[in-house]
Amino acid sequence: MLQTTPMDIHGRFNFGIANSFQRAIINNAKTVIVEINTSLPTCLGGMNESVHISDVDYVVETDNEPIMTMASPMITGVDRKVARLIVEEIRSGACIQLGIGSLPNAVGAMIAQSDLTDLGVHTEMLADSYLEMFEAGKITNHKKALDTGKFVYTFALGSQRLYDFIDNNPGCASCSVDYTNSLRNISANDNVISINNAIEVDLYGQVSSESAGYRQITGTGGQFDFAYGAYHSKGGKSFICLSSTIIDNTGKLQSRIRPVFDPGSIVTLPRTITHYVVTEYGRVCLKGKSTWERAEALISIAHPAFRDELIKAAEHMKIWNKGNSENKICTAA
Ligand SMILES: CC(=O)SCCNC(=O)CCNC(=O)[C@H](O)C(C)(C)COP(=O)(O)OP(=O)(O)OC[C@H]1O[C@@H](n2cnc3c(N)ncnc32)[C@H](O)[C@@H]1OP(=O)(O)O
Repeated sequence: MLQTTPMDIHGRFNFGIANSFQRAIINNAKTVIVEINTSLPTCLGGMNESVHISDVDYVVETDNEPIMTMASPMITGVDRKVARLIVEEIRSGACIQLGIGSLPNAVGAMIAQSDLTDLGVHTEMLADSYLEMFEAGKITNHKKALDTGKFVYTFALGSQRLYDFIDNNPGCASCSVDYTNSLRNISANDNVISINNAIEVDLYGQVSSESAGYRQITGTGGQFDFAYGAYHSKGGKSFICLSSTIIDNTGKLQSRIRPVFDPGSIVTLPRTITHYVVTEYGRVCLKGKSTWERAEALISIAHPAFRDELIKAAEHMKIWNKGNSENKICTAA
């Protein structure tokens, strides 16, 4: 059973803000029921953004509840420091993907106030920060090689203002997730910039973004797809961002850059595709670095209170050698 807009004059029901895997569900369902909601925007395609009445078994009319909105996450001072380090690396004409969380949002707000121009959008989630960048004149989508002139997304989550923007907007293309998240499509655009949050990063450069030990926090989402896609894009860069520390549930300060993950922590990005990692203490590029160079780079952006113990751990792990030097660890914040 799927929520859709009322049927249009061509006999099609539009999926509104969530295209994602609706077509795949229909292809596999024994019975297809559409629940009409007149509050849904009509999100033009794209690809697979609607179902024809010939594929529908039942139509249900309901009270047309307002659709779910999500307030933009609060941007902190740490978010701003991290965002500044990322925005410095973006060039005009880049194609942007922002992940979920407050840090990617801070990047959007900073881009809106930057000198960048002619940016493009190919993303999984469309959020209010894209609207902010568009209204500031930063997004034209003209430099994209694929879907030139269009915002490409698979679902939108944000304010009613965002939903009004995408409603019947031919400049926006709603596509199923197998299109937006395909490696080939992401990397078809040059200069892809992918910005996503993480829970923790280990000294090998592996990124964990889904669980903390056995505590499941979230899902994989499009993080792997976009980080890998950016890696394959000519001029592309992927950024994993996180605050250097977190206060745990006992009130203790913990480093989010750790020697190794706790058992149960899920590796979202293998070290082979982790490109840039950014905290409020700096930005490091891990691409092409050796194991001990990665450890050194990551320790250089850890919170200063944890650097000594991270160096000791790296020595124990045999990824700290004569080439590494405490003197090279700089404090950027
Ligand atoms: C929809 C899409 O897929 S867009 C494409 C990208 N997709 C992804 O990146 C998917 C995976 N990523 C995510 O879901 C998010 O980016 C996250 C969860 C990693 C970060 O999002 P944020 O909103 O910044 O998370 P936040 O800092 O509030 O942390 C979320 C929870 O994890 C906990 N947490 C974060 N880091 C740690 C840590 N190192 N140890 C223990 N717990 C932690 C926080 O305490 C918080 O717990 P709470 O929900 O009980 O308050």
